[in-house]
Amino acid sequence: MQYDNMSLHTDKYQVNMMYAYWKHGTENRKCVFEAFFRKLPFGNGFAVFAGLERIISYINNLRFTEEDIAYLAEQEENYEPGFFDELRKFRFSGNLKAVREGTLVFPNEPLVQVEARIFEAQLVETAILNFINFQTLVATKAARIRQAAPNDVLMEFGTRRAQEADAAIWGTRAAYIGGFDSTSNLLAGKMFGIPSKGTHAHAWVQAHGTEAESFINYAKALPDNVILLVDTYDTLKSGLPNAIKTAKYMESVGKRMKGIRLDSGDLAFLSIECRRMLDEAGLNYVQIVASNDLDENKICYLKAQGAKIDSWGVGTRLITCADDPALTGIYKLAAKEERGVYVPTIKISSNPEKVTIPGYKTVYRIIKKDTGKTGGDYIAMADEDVRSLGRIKMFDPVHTWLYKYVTGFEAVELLEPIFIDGEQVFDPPSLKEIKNHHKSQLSLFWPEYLRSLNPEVYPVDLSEKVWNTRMELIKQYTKQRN
Ligand SMILES: Nc1ncnc2c1ncn2[C@@H]1O[C@H](COP(=O)(O)OP(=O)(O)OP(=O)(O)O)[C@@H](O)[C@H]1O
Ligand SMILES: O=P(O)(O)OC[C@H]1O[C@H](OP(=O)(O)OP(=O)(O)O)[C@H](O)[C@@H]1O
Ligand SMILES: O=C(O)c1cccnc1
Repeated sequence: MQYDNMSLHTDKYQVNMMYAYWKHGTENRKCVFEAFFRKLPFGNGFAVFAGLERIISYINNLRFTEEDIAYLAEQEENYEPGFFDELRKFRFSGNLKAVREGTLVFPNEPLVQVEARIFEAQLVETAILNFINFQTLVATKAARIRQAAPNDVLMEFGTRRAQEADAAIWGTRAAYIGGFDSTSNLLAGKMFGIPSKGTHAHAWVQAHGTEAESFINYAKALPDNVILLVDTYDTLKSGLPNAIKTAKYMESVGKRMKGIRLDSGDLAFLSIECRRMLDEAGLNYVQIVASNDLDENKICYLKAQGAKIDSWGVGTRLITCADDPALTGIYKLAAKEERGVYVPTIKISSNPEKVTIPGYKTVYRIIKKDTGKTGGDYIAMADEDVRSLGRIKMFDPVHTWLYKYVTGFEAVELLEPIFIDGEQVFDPPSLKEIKNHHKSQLSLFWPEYLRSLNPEVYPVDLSEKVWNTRMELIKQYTKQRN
């Protein structure tokens, strides 16, 4: 849902820190935070960024009401009245950059960057991560399912199994971005302009004296949209013969039945048999829809068995991302203002992969002009002028001896300004445009990075300046420690 006021949709520790900054008079210190993830979900080679639309609405509506303030006063006796006056004045006044929704994104690159007073930048962490982690995860899952069925119809059926209403609504939007064609959820359809599609439930058949009667009644009621669920009693002996009779009746009144739906049993065997029987009855235009706990693996496997399925209804395993249910995106302090300039900050970890990439950065997609394909992503400091360089050195940040020089490229900056000084400057594209943007992104990548199983690791490299800054800070902190 869209809530007007989500200012308390944050972890209490954020407000504790805001209070402590205010108490020490450091709340106006500027800083740069970046949201990114370290590990791709589902063993996929890429993720599909989603969640920006909700971030925009959240930031635009950030206000502390008197009710919110009264609640905070109840929750923490240390908070002083002066802090509440500060919250009454609270507006997001910083800069926010983000990657466009639908863009293919990779580990360690900044997806959302907040440059603001620490007081503001700290508050928004939780909600930003909440939105992008879930929506990016579902969009990525949807892209995997789309890859398994590139030319078929994909219908999102997940609402009843989703982790409550928000997940159903925003998850559906993400699924649409990642490649689904429609949703069964009418509210999501209405809110976002996603085509809404549906068949009927077993209850419709059970509620009638006979299956045949239920099919005819349905066909009479919705003659232009008849997809009959044929597995309530016996798919091949009862459901399909009754569906064929219904289709013949419809032909006699000048209509065409759209399809049948299979929801249990061996979907490969049943779809092949149903296709044969439908074709023999002269009903080759009747399509076959399948559902029942499907995901990209089952769809691939069914196709390998020669299943004759035109359209896939996918619910539970898409909306809950059942095989990898959380993207563990994080939000880290990259730089802080000291005497009017930004100095890079680092988070050291005993696990080398978890050492953050310090500095006020940006990220470019390096597209080779000769092939039109991307050669990798390049994380540089925000003040590096990568576009005007004729040649860049791209090296693997883990295996630094692996490097290449790239020439003849276009450097496309992935982070775009969304808010400047608290004002929204980004005109959000329509959902259709986002979906098309996602499709055009796919064509930028060599197939080895896109395959669902054991993809090649896409290079996300650091500029020498970023690399040197990181090494310098690691040295500094290890010296301090010893
Ligand atoms: N040919 C097939 N190959 C692999 N998996 C299949 C095939 N056909 C169906 N499945 C999957 O097998 C699982 C079991 O389906 P089945 O309908 O037998 O059990 P069920 O879901 O318990 O049935 P019901 O819906 O009647 O309770 C489902 O996840 C379905 O997607
Ligand atoms: O299997 P999923 O991918 O989660 O897709 C959604 C499921 O929801 C419905 O089943 P349900 O048993 O809830 O209702 P029904 O009587 O309409 O089949 C539908 O028939 C699908 O099987
Ligand atoms: O329209 C359908 O067939 C449908 C919708 C939601 C869940 N399962 C099936």
